Amino acid sequence: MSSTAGHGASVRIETCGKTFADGTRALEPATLDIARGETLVLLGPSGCGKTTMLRIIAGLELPDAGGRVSFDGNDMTSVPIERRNVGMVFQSYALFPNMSVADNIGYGLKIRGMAREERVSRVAELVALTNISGLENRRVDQLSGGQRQRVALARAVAIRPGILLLDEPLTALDAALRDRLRGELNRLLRALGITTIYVTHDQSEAMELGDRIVVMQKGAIAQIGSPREIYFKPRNRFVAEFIGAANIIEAPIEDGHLVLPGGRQPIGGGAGQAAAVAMIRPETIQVVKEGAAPLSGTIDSVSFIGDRQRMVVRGASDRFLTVDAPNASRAQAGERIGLLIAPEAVRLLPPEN
Ligand SMILES: Nc1ncnc2c1ncn2[C@@H]1O[C@H](COP(=O)(O)OP(=O)(O)OP(=O)(O)O)[C@@H](O)[C@H]1O
Repeated sequence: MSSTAGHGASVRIETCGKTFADGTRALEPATLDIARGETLVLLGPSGCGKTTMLRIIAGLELPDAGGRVSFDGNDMTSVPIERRNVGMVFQSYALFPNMSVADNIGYGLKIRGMAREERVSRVAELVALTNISGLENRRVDQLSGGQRQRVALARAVAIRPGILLLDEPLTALDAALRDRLRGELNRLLRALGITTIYVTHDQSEAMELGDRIVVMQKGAIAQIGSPREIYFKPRNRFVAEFIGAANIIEAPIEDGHLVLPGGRQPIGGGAGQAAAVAMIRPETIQVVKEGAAPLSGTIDSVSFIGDRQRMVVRGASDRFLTVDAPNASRAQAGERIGLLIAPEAVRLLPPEN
C-alpha cells in the first residue's frame, strides 16, 4: 500500500443533541459508534440534522450538555477542530483560488512544517491518486468543478487525517460527473482506509459509498444499517419511502395472507396481527399471465427507464402498484396481467400512529 494509506480512528458520539441559541432543536440526543476505517453515510432530507451531527464530530459545534465525542476512546468533546486531526470537504470548494493545485494540496503540510522534499513527493502521490495529473501548476480558478473537488479531496487527505468528513461533496456537480466521481471516491476511500463520515441527501450515493447508512428524520436517527438492510428491511414507512421506490399497502391479515381487493397475497410474518402496513419493492413483483398469480390488475401506464420498464398497475378498488420489470418485451397500457410476489418480498412495517 502507498505511504498515503491512513490509519483511521474510531469515533463514538454519545447522547449528542443540539439545541441552537434560538431554540431550534436540530438534533435529538444520538449515540453512534463508527469503526476504524468504516465509511458511514448520514442520509436524510434537508434540515434533518445531518450537517449538525457532522459539525459536532468535526469540532465546529459543541453538543448540548451531556453529549460526548470520542476518537479512539479519547474524549474530544471540547478539543478544537485543529487538534482533532480531521480532514473536511464541503459542497463548495474552500480552496485558495489564486494558488496552484499543488500548493493547495500541500498547504496543510507546509503549515505543519513538513520539509519541502517530502511535501513534493506526498503531493505527487495525491495528484496521481485523485486523477489530476498534469494540472499541478494550474491555478484553482482555472479548473472545472469536478477537478476542484478532486483537489479539495486531495488536500483534505494530504495531512493523513484519522477521520475524513465530507458534506455533500458532489452535490454541485452535474449528474454524469457525479456518478464518475462517486466511483472514484469509493475506490479512494477503500485505498486510504480513513474513517469517513459522509453527509448526503442522495440515496444512491449513500448506497454506493456507505458500509453503513444512518437514515435521519427530523433530528433523530430513524435507522442504522448496511445498504441492504436499509433497503430490504426498512424499520418504518419513512425509511422505506426515502430509499428507493416502495409500494406501501395497508390491508387486513388472515391466515398468513394480506387480504387485498384483487386477491390474497401470502406473507411471511404477521402472526397474531389483524392488519398490516406492508412494503413491497417494485422489482420484486413479477409480471405473469392473468390467472397465474393470486393478484391481478390492469397496466395503467408504462415508462421506459433504460435498464427496465416501470409500470403502474391498477388493481381492484383502484389500488395502484408500481412494478419494475425487465425491458425485453414491451408492456402495453390496458393489458391485463397477473402479479406474482414471493411471501418474503412482503415486508411488514409497524402500524402507523
Ligand atoms: N446556527 C443555527 N442556528 C439555528 N438553527 C440552525 C443553525 N444551524 C442549523 N440550524 C437548524 O437546524 C436544523 C438542522 O440543520 P442541519 O444543517 O443539520 O440539517 P441538514 O440535514 O444538514 O440539512 P441540509 O441537507 O439542508 O443541509 C435545521 O432546521 C436548521 O435550520
